[in-house]
Amino acid sequence: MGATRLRLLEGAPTTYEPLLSWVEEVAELTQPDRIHWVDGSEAEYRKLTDELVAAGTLTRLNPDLFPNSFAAFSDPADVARVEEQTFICSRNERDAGFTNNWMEPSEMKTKLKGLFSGSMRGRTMYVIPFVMGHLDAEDPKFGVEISDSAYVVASMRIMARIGTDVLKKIEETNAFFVPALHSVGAPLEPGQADVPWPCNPEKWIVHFPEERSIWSYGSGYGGNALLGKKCYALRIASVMARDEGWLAEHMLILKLTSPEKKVYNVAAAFPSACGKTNLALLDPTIEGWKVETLGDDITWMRFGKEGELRAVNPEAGLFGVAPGTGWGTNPNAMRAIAKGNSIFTNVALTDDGGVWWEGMTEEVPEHLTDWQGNEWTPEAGRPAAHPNSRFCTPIDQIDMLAPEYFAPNGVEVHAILFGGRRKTTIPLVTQSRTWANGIFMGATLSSETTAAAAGAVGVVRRDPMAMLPFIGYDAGDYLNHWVRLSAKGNAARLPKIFLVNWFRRTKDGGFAWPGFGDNSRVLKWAIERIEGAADAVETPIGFVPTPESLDLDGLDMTPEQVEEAVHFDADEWRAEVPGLEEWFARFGGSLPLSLTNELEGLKKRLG
Ligand SMILES: Nc1nc2c(ncn2[C@@H]2O[C@H](COP(=O)(O)OP(=O)(O)OP(=O)(O)O)[C@@H](O)[C@H]2O)c(=O)[nH]1
Ligand SMILES: O=C([O-])CC(=O)C(=O)O
Ligand SMILES: [Mn+2]
Repeated sequence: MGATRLRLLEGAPTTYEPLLSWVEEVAELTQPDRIHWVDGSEAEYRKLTDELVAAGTLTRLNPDLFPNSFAAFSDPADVARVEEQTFICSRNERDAGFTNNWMEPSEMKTKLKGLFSGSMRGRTMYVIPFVMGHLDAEDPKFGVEISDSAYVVASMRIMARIGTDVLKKIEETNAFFVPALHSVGAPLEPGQADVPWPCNPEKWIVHFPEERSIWSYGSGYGGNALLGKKCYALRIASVMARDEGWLAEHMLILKLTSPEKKVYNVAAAFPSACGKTNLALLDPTIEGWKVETLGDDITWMRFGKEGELRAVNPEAGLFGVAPGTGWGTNPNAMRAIAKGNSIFTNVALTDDGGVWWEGMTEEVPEHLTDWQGNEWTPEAGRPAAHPNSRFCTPIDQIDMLAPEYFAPNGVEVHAILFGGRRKTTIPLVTQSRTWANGIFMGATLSSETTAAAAGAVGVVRRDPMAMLPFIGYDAGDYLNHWVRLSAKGNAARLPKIFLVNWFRRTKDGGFAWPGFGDNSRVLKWAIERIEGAADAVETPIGFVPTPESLDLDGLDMTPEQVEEAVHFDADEWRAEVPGLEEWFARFGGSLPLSLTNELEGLKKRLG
């Protein structure tokens, strides 16, 4: 270590110069009181969580109910991703595209340096080496997050592989790592008391795609602060994927085994809070079909040696939406959570030291402490848990985890579903006519906004491949990348593409389809379509099921009710076309020609 090295770096567990000099630079800028190099051990986790309990950030749950588990309550103004304050600072504005906020990189750096200057005063600066995907992958994707939040360290330990082994491998292989800098933006002056959830009203979630770096300021929450997740594994990784010839997608991935013991892996892209975790942990309601989980939020895909599309889940944990996750709807998630080792954020507390949220149990507790610390009874007239409250749980606690989750080369993908939350228009399931038509379905995906991002809820917006807030470059270039890359795959082995909608409503306003475990009936239909076994009606948008072609065994629905879920409505689709045209117009010249052709074809077929 050089003689001029900052005193704070004494005892650093590494001699890796690129890392040391970055850590030093950040320490000089942010002026923390001390530096802690995260080793990822259990002892360290115990110490950190003890400290967080003492600080009031975490509440230890009753170990008889949830062993080694904690609840955190955020600042009420720091409860979701902040898309308005999320930036892609490519050198040229054109490369950020119309779906991203952009600022000139050096201007942004100047602004951020001002904000980060002294931002860790009075705090510990944690250095978290992490890898997204497997440590023994052919080309492991490393990152180092620097954060002044111990809650972030504890959560990152659940969500990614972190610590000493990762650091060693970075050094040994002279590896590139994504520098991911995070500060809650709440320095402490000498003698100043801390608050349980420090954050700053001003928030900036910034990505420099050419440099492959991340700067996140002001928030301690989820996708804003756990930088391995959306910031790296989607926004920065999508840029790496463009340059290196693969795909970084907002998809779950599940392994489906038929009664004949044939295996099909299904990937599915749904926007935030639209059912990925639930589908990934699905308990089939049909005989003989088995689902195992591979991933619930992010899927990295590349073509294998035979031109087959292969997928891995780069994450190590679940950061799942709590409300709606219950023993009735998602018992597999509940079993994983019940094993403990979890951090809950913005859920309600039961009087016996457990957690509760809307939809967890059918019976509503008579008394709770709500996510803001207030007394709560069923008469309160407000939810007890925040709508975007989350459970953070190690993925290997899922009993139904597929063994292939641990395979560095992943699994072959046989089907891709695109889905959104639409009250009308989009049938339960539609098989695309062709691969290009399937990409069109993804490119025009639409969904009502949810509580997963700050802002209005329930507004329909286009969300290409469920990646609208996560594409790290120009959205037209992104769609072109899909088109060009897939042309390199083995055409016969390309996955079949389907559009799904679990959220269609009946005239009475209820869900037209029971969803959850019964979505296995849709998976079965999709597989039978691939095998040429199930019937379908050809419509202008693709193939939809005949009511008889869906396995409805044991389902309490009349044929009319099924029809309401699966039917194609020409009038609704004609009304959809202007929105599609408007959407495509926003791409300017960067939209792939094949997609323009798809829209023209659809218009012709609709008449
Ligand atoms: N009606 C209905 N609701 C569903 C279904 N699947 C999921 N949901 C609800 O949708 C909400 C979000 O579901 P998740 O599975 O957590 O969504 P996600 O896509 O994993 O969300 P992120 O983690 O934010 O990306 C929860 O409240 C679920 O209960 C379904 O099939 N039908
Ligand atoms: O990123 C987050 O905060 C949570 C999440 O998974 C999403 O919004 O899709
Ligand atoms: Mn999820």
